[in-house]
Amino acid sequence: MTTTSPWAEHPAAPDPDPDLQAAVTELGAAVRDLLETTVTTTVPAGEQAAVAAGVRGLTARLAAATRGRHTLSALDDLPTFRRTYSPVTGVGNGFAPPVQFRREGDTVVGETVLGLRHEGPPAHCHGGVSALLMDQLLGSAAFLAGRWGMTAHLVLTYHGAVPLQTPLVLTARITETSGRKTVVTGGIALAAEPDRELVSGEAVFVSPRPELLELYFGALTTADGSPAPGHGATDGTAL
Ligand SMILES: CCCCCCCC(=O)SCCNC(=O)CCNC(=O)[C@H](O)C(C)(C)COP(=O)(O)OP(=O)(O)OC[C@H]1O[C@@H](n2cnc3c(N)ncnc32)[C@H](O)[C@@H]1OP(=O)(O)O
Repeated sequence: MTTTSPWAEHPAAPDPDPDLQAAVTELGAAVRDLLETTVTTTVPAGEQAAVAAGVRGLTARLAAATRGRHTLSALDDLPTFRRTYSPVTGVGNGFAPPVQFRREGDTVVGETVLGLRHEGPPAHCHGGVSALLMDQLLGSAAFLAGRWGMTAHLVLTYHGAVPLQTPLVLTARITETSGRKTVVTGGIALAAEPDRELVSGEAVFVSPRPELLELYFGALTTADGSPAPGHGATDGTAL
């Protein structure tokens, strides 16, 4: 059984183990609730200390088997950009909102609600978290159009504070492609006021020279130890 890639240009990827996918998604959601609650709880010190001891016990159970940074998770697939632990889109990452991006014509769109674990100024999103979302949004717009590159340049304007616990909409589109380079613009707005951008930005993504690809990703393997296929070719296109 295979999953059809949301990107027409990309090959179908084998479906991941459904039991593992369900368990990782559930663990990610549970940790997301835990993280959010750790920064909002007002229970007494003794109760927080007792919870900390319990959490350390659970962490030790997960630490019984771990992977290193050069090994992809068994759920990941780079050619289709299935990244389970992305800090923006990853269902298995408790810090991630998580946001799912989709293509609508020549635009990429995602909706999300941020929590107090993303707070900068009180009640509002941290500027660095907005930058994190923008990088992923703009990169996804490149990828969903069949392009791929690493962020070489990212410039943002913060027009208005982004409120937490409020539905947001993120949109982006490609403005230029040339050789290995893809230029993308986009922004973050309230879902209730999608035409008034609170953050806007532009990024240049460059698909690295072969020597850099080897330097960065040459040691990368899949979970079973095979050399990992990459995101894309070296001409700016995705696989
Ligand atoms: C769905 C996916 C979402 C993912 C979103 C998140 C993406 C990321 O976080 S990536 C991580 C952060 N980025 C990085 O770590 C990248 C660090 N930088 C690098 O490794 C390199 O500078 C890299 C790979 C970007 C480019 O290196 P290299 O392959 O040597 O490029 P180089 O040969 O100098 O330039 C190629 C072209 O790009 C252009 N270019 C390179 N850097 C820039 C830049 N900063 N601004 C504008 N153009 C640039 C060059 O002018 C050249 O253009 P042309 O072909 O028209 O002459």
